[in-house]
Amino acid sequence: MSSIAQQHTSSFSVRDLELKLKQVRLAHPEQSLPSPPSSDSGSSSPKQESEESYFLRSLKECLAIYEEPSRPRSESLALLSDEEVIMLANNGNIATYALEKLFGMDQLERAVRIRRAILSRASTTGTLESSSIPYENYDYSRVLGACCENVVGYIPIPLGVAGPLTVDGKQYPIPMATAEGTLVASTSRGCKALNSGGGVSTVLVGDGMTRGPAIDFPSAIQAGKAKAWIDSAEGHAALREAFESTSRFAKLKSLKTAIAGRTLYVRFATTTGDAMGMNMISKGTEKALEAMQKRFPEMVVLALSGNYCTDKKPAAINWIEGRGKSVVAEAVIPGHVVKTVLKTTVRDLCNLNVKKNLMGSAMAGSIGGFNAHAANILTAIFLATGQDPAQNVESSMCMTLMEPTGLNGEDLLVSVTMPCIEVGTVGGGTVLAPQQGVLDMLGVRGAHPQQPGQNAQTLARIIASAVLAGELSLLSALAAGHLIKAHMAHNRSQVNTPAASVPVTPGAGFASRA
Ligand SMILES: CC(C)(COP(=O)([O-])OP(=O)([O-])OC[C@H]1O[C@@H](n2cnc3c(N)ncnc32)[C@H](O)[C@@H]1OP(=O)([O-])[O-])[C@@H](O)C(=O)NCCC(=O)NCCSC(=O)C[C@@](C)(O)CC(=O)[O-]
Ligand SMILES: NC(=O)C1=CN([C@@H]2O[C@H](COP(=O)(O)OP(=O)(O)OC[C@H]3O[C@@H](n4cnc5c(N)ncnc54)[C@H](OP(=O)(O)O)[C@@H]3O)[C@@H](O)[C@H]2O)C=CC1
Repeated sequence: MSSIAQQHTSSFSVRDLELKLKQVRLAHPEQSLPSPPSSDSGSSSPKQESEESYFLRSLKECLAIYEEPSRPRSESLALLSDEEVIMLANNGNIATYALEKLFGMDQLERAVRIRRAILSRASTTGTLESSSIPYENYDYSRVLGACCENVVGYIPIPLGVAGPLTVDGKQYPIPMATAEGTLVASTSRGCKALNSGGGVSTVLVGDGMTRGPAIDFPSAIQAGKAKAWIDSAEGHAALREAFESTSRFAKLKSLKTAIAGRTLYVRFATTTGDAMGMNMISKGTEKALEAMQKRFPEMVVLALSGNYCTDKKPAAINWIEGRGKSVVAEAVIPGHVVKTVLKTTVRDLCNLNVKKNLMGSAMAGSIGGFNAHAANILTAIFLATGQDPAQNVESSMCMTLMEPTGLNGEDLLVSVTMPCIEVGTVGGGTVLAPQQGVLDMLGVRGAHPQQPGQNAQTLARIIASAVLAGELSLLSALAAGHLIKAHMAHNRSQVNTPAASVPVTPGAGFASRA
């Protein structure tokens, strides 16, 4: 037996051996294998070593099979048992993260199973192998090279549906993936109130994804010359030509320049069809900078992203200029519906909106946070529809406005203004089958056949409208003092709150949980 195999077996318990035998049986059901020693035979005995060596080929033999030059690696790996592949990985012959690439498309689930085993055995904490994290029956071909590396399974999140909600005259279910009980109920109540007033009207006031590289020049004078060139018609045209050569859909809209010392920042803004567009715009920006470099050989591109974009971070530039889709959603709710469905009054709602969403957020020094919980609704829809969840940072920026309208001001005029909804129906997590199922529910999956960009824009309009529903319902619950009652009913698990989570009062043992 090789030294590696000996190293392995010397620390095996009988339980390990039983587990291994089970795995080998699963990998080779056609072979008849011996039973492991019984669990009462003690641990780490010489007998175990001989049993182990009986069903595991030696490292040398496995390497010879794996490295056989006349066969593709995927075929060689198919000849090895899971345990033998694990042995090769543990010996450093196979990178654990490269398993899918080596196994090939028809053994993707096996790659995930083996990775779980390798990581479990290396772990000093929990084990993945026997964990409740699911991994079977998932289409890993859509993940590979697109959505995730070093995959060990997937995390299911409950998916609820609020609504339907009437948006621009059409009814949509509102899909929400969330673990916060009350969100779907609350949004549904908002939808009911909105529908009774005829639904939501939306206006798309901007569409442009942005990327803002940082470029150094030897002096501020040289940086200034480059800025002037970009701002000129000639410079703009040269950058546009280079940029647009990289994509059929990304079209350059504007270039905003700014200087700090000798560093130049350029904010490229482009339409990106039905894609959210960050890969597309980054690819185009790189090409445009290559063209610029030819004219300004002294310039140094410090980073394709110089945070002047600004992606996945709070920033006033997004709030002011917009990023992705900029949408306003508006509705009128009859006063009697405010009373019967929302259990409050137009006056109380308007007053609370000013004092909380506008003044309270101003007191807190907020940028773009003039709302109650836009992030709740937006993030739940992002997760359900395969959006990049980190972009909820800027996408959730929102100002909620309420004022009395109609005869004697008895009805409510309500709107949300959301300048940065960054969504796509093509690319990123939208390629995954369950997320595509959700996009299908909304009728916006993939590329719009006639007008590229329209599917993504419709999704942004739906999201803003759903945020409007969420804002109405939470504000109403707060105005009526119903918040905690609702969360105790919908948002506190009766099953899993462990007794051990009872807080300890210093010096007094466990506090009682009355
Ligand atoms: C991709 C790398 C790591 C390659 O980097 P590399 O140096 O070419 O990789 P390598 O092949 O030399 O391998 C080095 C190590 O990387 C790891 N590694 C390498 N490949 C894999 C793999 N397939 N699966 C798992 N791990 C991998 C692995 O640890 C490996 O070590 P080893 O184990 O081989 O000794 C590198 O180019 C990189 O880190 N790029 C940055 C990508 C990134 O961080 N993207 C974030 C998304 S961008 C965004 O969302 C926000 C943004 C950008 O807009 C924010 C802003 O404005 O700044
Ligand atoms: N690179 C980065 O810095 C960042 C990347 N990301 C990640 O980027 C990914 C999303 O990038 P994104 O550019 O949206 O998607 P993709 O990288 O998937 O690009 C979209 C692709 O779809 C093609 N396409 C086909 N039909 C259409 C259509 N109707 N509209 C638009 N494109 C179409 C495009 O064609 P064509 O080739 O002609 O353009 C392009 O090849 C996400 O995974 C996200 O997490 C997030 C933040 C930053």
